[in-house]
Amino acid sequence: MIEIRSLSAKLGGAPVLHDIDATIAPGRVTALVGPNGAGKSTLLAVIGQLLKASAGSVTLDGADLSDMPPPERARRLAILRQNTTITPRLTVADLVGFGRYPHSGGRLDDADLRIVDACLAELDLSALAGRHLDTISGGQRQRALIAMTLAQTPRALLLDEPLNNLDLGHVRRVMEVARTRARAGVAVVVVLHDLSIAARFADALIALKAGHIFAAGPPNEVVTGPTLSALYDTPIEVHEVAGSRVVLT
Ligand SMILES: Nc1ncnc2c1ncn2[C@@H]1O[C@H](COP(=O)(O)OP(=O)(O)OP(=O)(O)O)[C@@H](O)[C@H]1O
Repeated sequence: MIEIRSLSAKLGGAPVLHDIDATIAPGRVTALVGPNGAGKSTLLAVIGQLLKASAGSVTLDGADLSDMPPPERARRLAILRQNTTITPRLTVADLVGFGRYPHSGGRLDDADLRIVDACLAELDLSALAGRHLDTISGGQRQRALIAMTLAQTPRALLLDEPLNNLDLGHVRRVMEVARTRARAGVAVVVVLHDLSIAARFADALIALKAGHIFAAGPPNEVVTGPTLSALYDTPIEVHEVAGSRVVLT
């Protein structure tokens, strides 16, 4: 469980997150949504200790993440950032193998290799395992980065816009993998812009606006026309189609 208490953060000296309180339960996929500049990436970065909070705390399973030695933190928490730069001469399998580094210290044993293979298969990358990263497509690279975070076998999985560049089939696959990890007891947080996908695959949403929590709750409470129209300052309709909420702008 991730517990965020009275959390504030600044970027370039300017306040970006204001007094955030949230609990992210294991077993569920939590979607972090909201307009551009709302603070979603900043919140993930603060949870992942890539950015220091100016006030407040973040704990994972009761342990303060800011006090945790980085190697231990890397065994417990994995984060996929937006616009990650990677060395192009790595193979897909090498990259995913890096996810095991906090556990293996760089020497992958048979158990590590089995995890790498399973993560490659989950992201439909087995056939590309030996390919260099500069010889695959943008969406395939994005899937390789996601597979690397899965290979970390974390207790908390933070994915910042993981669906960028993905086709519809792989959007579904990534969200189903997120759900499978959550059901296995991982606290999963996914930054999403597609509210229909969030409504369909997430168990809970946290909506940020201008660095504050604007709304939080299950899809049937947050994914509504009035809430989303106020969140994005634009008229938004929500319709129920085949049991799913579909968001129309
Ligand atoms: N390096 C920086 N220095 C100062 N301000 C920054 C910096 N990076 C981002 N910001 C500002 O911090 C705020 C939050 O940005 P953040 O990237 O967390 O938003 P976001 O909700 O993830 O947006 P998006 O949907 O566009 O990815 C924005 O107002 C942004 O302009």
